Amino acid sequence: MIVLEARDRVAGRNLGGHLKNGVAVEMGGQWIAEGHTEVLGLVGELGLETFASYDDGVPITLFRGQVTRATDLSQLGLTPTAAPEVDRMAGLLAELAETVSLSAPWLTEEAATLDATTFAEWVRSNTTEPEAVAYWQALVRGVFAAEPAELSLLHFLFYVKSNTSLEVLISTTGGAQEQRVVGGTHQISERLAEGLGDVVRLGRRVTRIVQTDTGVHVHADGAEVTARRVIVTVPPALAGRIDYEPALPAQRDALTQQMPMGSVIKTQIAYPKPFWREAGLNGLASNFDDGGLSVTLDNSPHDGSCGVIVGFFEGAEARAVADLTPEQRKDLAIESLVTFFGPEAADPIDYVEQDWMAEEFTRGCYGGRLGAGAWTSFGPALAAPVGRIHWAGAESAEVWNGYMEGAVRSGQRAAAEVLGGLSS
Ligand SMILES: Cc1cc2nc3c(=O)[nH]c(=O)nc-3n(C[C@H](O)[C@H](O)[C@H](O)COP(=O)(O)OP(=O)(O)OC[C@H]3O[C@@H](n4cnc5c(N)ncnc54)[C@H](O)[C@@H]3O)c2cc1C
Repeated sequence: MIVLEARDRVAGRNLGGHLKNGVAVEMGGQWIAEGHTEVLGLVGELGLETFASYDDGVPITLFRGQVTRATDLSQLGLTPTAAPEVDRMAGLLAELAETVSLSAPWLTEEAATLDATTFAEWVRSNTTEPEAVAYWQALVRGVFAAEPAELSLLHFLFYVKSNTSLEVLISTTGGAQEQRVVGGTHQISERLAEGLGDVVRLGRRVTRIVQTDTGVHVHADGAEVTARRVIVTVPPALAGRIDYEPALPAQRDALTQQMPMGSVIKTQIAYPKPFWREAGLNGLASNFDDGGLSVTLDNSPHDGSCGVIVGFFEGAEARAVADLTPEQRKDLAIESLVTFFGPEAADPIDYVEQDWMAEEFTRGCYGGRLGAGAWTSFGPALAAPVGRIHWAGAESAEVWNGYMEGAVRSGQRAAAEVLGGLSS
């Protein structure tokens, strides 16, 4: 086996970083849920440790310029009119999500209707309450780094079911943001790569894959590899930039043109201490308005040596601020934090950011999504092998799609396909 990696590092979307004071901060994927059993298994095997994300206190929301402090965790600071409306809609979505086939979403009962509808259309036809509309917009930005019109209802429902439930997706304790790895998740890939030795070849961008009757030739920058099978582990948007001979079947080729990546600039803003905790806040701020950071969480290190807020520019806002300078984005991020947490937020000791849209070998995150009509037209090509080419990566996972856990499980699935193919 040979691993060809385009970058001069491993870990892909799980990039590690540091503040000036030496504290490790995750610039890419970071949180692990209790159900992420394969990732947790690797963490243990590789001698890494996890710790609980900070989650004491209550969250806040910003809606029409007004900051509201939640009275309890479940309502996120929604007003008495909006809270039951959001609950009602969440119930409808949970019922619909139950109907989705994870192994073949295009075969879901009512797939054609669910896929023809954008999530924005579904929201519009299910409520007229402005705060509820704003809530769902904020949720889609936070989960998909996209706008509600940019994904189909079927994709939303598939993702909810794949990741257990809406509640799991948005929760810290008991949810997808529950745990972190001491020192950062990139160490999982680094330690795996160390164990593999010179099997992992860095700086080898794959440009062309040629299949013959007997094998497959993989052309990369500075390397050419002949193998019996190949697993392509990049998201469809990147897989479509590789040349194939013979050309990919039409449905697979079209899929790579239909699954854009989300839009995110991730920021980490550090303070001498996590001052928001003293005010009874858990650091979760959800922005229901347009402009500025769309969501923040407490991302302080486990040793409590300083306070860190992680904040995300997401969806349309990420694309809008991508043209600004880092200094201008820093000002915007701080402005958001002052609005959320008060004047103490005005004087951070450090600011670091990562624009994932500008990364040649990622081109956006958190992952790829499917817009209206795409699951039913192109979905069958997402994971189906093409001759000797197998597809893996978080986007191709049935369970925990979009997450590190989904990436690992998709790798196991593709490896089993290859082993099956080699022995037949
Ligand atoms: C800001 C951010 C926050 C996130 N938060 C979380 C989180 O909290 N929890 C979670 O579980 N997940 C999170 N994710 C998602 C998680 O990082 C991904 O699901 C996971 O890393 C996907 O792994 P992958 O192997 O499928 O793809 P990738 O990590 O993208 O790996 C693909 C690899 O292929 C390489 N490559 C690209 N093109 C080529 C080429 N032509 N030739 C050779 N190599 C190539 C890339 O350099 C990369 O190393 C987040 C992602 C980001 C960016």
